[in-house]
This record gives sequence, C-alpha cells and structure tokens, in this order.
Amino acid sequence: MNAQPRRICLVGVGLIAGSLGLALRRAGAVTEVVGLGRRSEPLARARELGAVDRYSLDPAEALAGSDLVVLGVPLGAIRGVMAQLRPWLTDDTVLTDVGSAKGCVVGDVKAALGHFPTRFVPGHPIAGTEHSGVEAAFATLFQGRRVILTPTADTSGDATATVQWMWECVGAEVITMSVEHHDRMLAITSHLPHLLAFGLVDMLSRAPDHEEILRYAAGGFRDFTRIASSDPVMWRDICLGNREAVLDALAGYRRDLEALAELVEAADADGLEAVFRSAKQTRDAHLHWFER
Ligand SMILES: NC(=O)c1ccc[n+]([C@@H]2O[C@H](COP(=O)([O-])OP(=O)(O)OC[C@H]3O[C@@H](n4cnc5c(N)ncnc54)[C@H](O)[C@@H]3O)[C@@H](O)[C@H]2O)c1
Ligand SMILES: O=C(O)C(=O)C[C@]1(C(=O)O)C=C[C@@H](O)C=C1
Repeated sequence: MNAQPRRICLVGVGLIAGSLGLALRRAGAVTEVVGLGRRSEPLARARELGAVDRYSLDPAEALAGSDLVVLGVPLGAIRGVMAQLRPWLTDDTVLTDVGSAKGCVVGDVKAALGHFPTRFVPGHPIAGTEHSGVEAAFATLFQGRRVILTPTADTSGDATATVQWMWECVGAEVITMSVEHHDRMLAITSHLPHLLAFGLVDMLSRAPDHEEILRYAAGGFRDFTRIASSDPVMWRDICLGNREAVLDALAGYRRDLEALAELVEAADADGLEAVFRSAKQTRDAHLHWFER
C-alpha cells in the first residue's frame, strides 16, 4: 500500500538516522521527519541541524501518523525499544532498522513482540564513519553507497518496496539477501577489520613505551586504525550479535596470520611476495566498491 510514506519516524537520531533525516529532508521525500528518543537535548540539536522536523520523547506522539519507522538505535537497544513501541504500532506501520548485524535483530524483535512482523524489513546501510551522534551526521552519507535489505520469507513485498524507496531517495543502491548471507559477508568485510584495528591499538596501548611508539606512527598506522576510534559499545554489540560468523572469520584470519609468520620465520621471500602480490591485485581490482 504505502510505497511512499508521508511521515517517517526515526527512533534514536544519531550518526546513521541523523544522516538519513538530513538526506530525506534535503530530497523533500516526505512531509515530515519525526525524531523519537530518550533525551531532549540531542533531539533538539537534531532539529537545529535539520535532521528532523520535530521530535518527541513520547512513542505515542512520535508514532501517531508515521507510515514508516526507522530504528537507528544500537543493536543492544533493539529489543527494549521494540517492546516500548509495541502498543503504538498499527498493522500498516512499516518498520526497518539500520543495524550492522541482522540475525540478532530478527531474534530480538521476535523476543520483544512474540513474532517477527511481516512489515518489518531488516536493513543495513553499508556506509558510516568512526564518529557517533547527530553532530557527526551528514546528508551525503548514503549517496552512491549500498544498502542491504534482508527480508524474511514472510516479509511483505509492499513493506520491502517502501524501505527500498526510502533508501533510493537518499541516493543509495539497494541489494536484497538472506540474513545469514548478510551476517557472513559483513563479518569478513566489516566486523573482522574492526576487531583487528581495536586489537592492534589495544596491544600497543599496553606497551610501556607506547607514547614513544606512537610518535613514529604515520599514514599506514592511521589508515589501518581509523576505525579503532569507533564507538566501543556499538562494536561490542556487533561482535556479540554476530558471534558465530565473527568467530569463523577470526579463525580463518588467525590461520593465515600464522602462515604469514611461518613465511617470515623461514625467510621465504617468494612465498611472502606471492601473498602480498595476490592481496594487492585483489584490492586494486575491487577498489571501486569501497573508495569514496
Ligand atoms: N556508525 C556506523 O558506521 C554504522 C554504519 C552502518 C550501520 N550502523 C548501525 O547503526 C546503528 C546506529 O549506529 P550510529 O552510528 O548511528 O550510533 P549513534 O550512537 O550515533 O546513534 C544511536 C542513537 O540511538 C540513541 N539510543 C540509544 N539507545 C536508545 C534507546 N534505548 N532508545 C532510544 N534511543 C536510543 C542514541 O542516543 C543515539 O542518538 C547501530 O546499530 C549500528 O550497528 C552504524
Ligand atoms: O567507515 C567506517 O568508519 C565504518 O566503519 C563503516 C562501516 C564499515 O565499513 O565497516 C561500519 C559499520 C557498518 O555497519 C557499515 C559500515
């Protein structure tokens, strides 16, 4: 039915939902963007920055007349927020989220409602930064980026079309896949690199001479570790929310790291060069997917 919603409610207006609000308002896609959250101060700031038209701390007020509800809260808050919204959801409300792992969202929504609504379309914009909060939001974040939707077998086609329409309004390309496939892919391309970056910086921070070590860090270290400045709580939730796939990715990486250590130990120049050459070729050939 409502392929083009008139009023969108953003629940948790931080980096991702704030950027979505800015972009939707800039595109003139909807009549009104309403923010719902726990504290007035950041929501007032979201309105000042132009991410929402108005805001409320009251789910009944924020959800009234909203055709589409976007959960922009961290993964760890999905279950509680869904339980809170439950009384105010109608059969026509289309719901989606932006969480970085999808299996846990489906599980938490089911736990909160007792079932997974046919009008809930799990989603994940493959775009972000290491910063959090609405202050870090910007309208072009999703321009030319990909958004993965993971509708279940029961998800309404109309609801999926509505969510797809929303992301296309802000310049994103929408791809659909299963929850399991999403979680396996993203464990490798996003969750593993974040673990490695956090792990490397943590290891370094425990070295007694880390102040001196960091003095000699430059572009390579900066590029490799930028994402270690991301929100620790958000990444804790992601790693635990996608535990199995993250563990598989880590196990594969550990094996390969061990093999690399053996090559260095054996001073195997050809072996090392072959690994580096293959990695360079792969990265260079696929740069168009992840270059901004
Ligand atoms: N940061 C990224 O690069 C990125 C990219 C893609 C997807 N995501 C996903 O998007 C989601 C949000 O990430 P973000 O970077 O926008 O985080 P953020 O911290 O910038 O925003 C989260 C917002 O939710 C609010 N919030 C937290 N708990 C709440 C609750 N119980 N009720 C109401 N509001 C609550 C916070 O106040 C904040 O405004 C996460 O699930 C994350 O996995 C993040
Ligand atoms: O560019 C960054 O800082 C990001 O971490 C963005 C990034 C990622 O590429 O891993 C992080 C989490 C997501 O769910 C999607 C995108």
